[in-house]
Amino acid sequence: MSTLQKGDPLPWLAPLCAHTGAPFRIEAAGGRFSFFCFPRLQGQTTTADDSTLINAVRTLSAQTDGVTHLLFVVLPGGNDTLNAELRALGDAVRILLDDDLALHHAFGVSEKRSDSLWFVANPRLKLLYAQSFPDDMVGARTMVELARYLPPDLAHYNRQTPPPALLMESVIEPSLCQELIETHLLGDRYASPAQTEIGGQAAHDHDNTRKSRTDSEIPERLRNLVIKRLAARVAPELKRAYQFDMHGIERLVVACYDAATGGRFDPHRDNTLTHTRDRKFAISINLNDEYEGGYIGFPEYTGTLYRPPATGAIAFSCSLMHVVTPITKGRRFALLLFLT
Ligand SMILES: O=C(O)CCC(=O)C(=O)O
Ligand SMILES: [Fe+2]
Repeated sequence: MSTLQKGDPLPWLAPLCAHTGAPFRIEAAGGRFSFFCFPRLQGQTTTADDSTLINAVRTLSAQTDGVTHLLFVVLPGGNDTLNAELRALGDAVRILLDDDLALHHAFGVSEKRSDSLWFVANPRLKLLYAQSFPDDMVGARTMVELARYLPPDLAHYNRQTPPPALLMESVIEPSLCQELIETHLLGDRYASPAQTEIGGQAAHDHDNTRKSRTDSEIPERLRNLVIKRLAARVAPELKRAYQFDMHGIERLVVACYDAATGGRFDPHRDNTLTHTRDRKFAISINLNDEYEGGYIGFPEYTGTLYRPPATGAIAFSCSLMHVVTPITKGRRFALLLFLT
């Protein structure tokens, strides 16, 4: 078993999180620095050296806020007392219960080790640091030192790499934008549900706090006009930039983000669930200009924020983490779809 090294990508697995009782998808740590602690184990048992570990985690958790820095403690199986003590340290620490040892194996960490292993990943989920220590406290102190040197301004961390997104002007005509806005205002609008899955089956998470916007379906006639424009004006751009051939369209809606209701969409990826994995590119066509905020950003890359003009579009890979910043004034209308 070879241990992950500096430069290697984090495995996109989904171990159980002790806080929520649900899987935590490692890819959701993107856009932040993340620390992973595989604590020292006592002999052959799966019980960690509790007091040293808790002190170590407490020491480091003072540096992690859950927003720019996340701390994970990976335990090979449940230990209720320890979990409760670690949970009491707050949201900036997440305990991952690696019952099937999948994460241990992916990191190349033995469950029979007698050292403390620490890994640090950058906002693009690539390892910056991997090191073994004789005990958890020595590891945590080194991490505290290391955290001091991490750049505080995440937005500019990946200075060299702008988001691989494509902006396009004049994708549809102003009159079609207007018609689409009107269908939204006059038609059946619904609170846009967050996608989730339960036991591998598609489900809607209606009490989500990550997204605030309304959506509406569009009539067949407008749908056909849009598809014609996509084929003529967007498909060739995607072919040129990414060698991508458009096959189908999924979820074509008019969305409205309203400042009055806190319109926004927090960081997420579009194709990480079983029923969304065929999505290749996300396309947002902006339909109006009369709003403030509502920028599209990519937390794993430079802090560049995008806002295509009305009739223009942005296209990006569904695997990229992206965010729609809060609308601060007015309403942003956009036509949203995925290409498969
Ligand atoms: O509003 C946008 O432009 C993007 C929306 C989005 O990310 C989504 O619906 O998944
Ligand atoms: Fe999205």
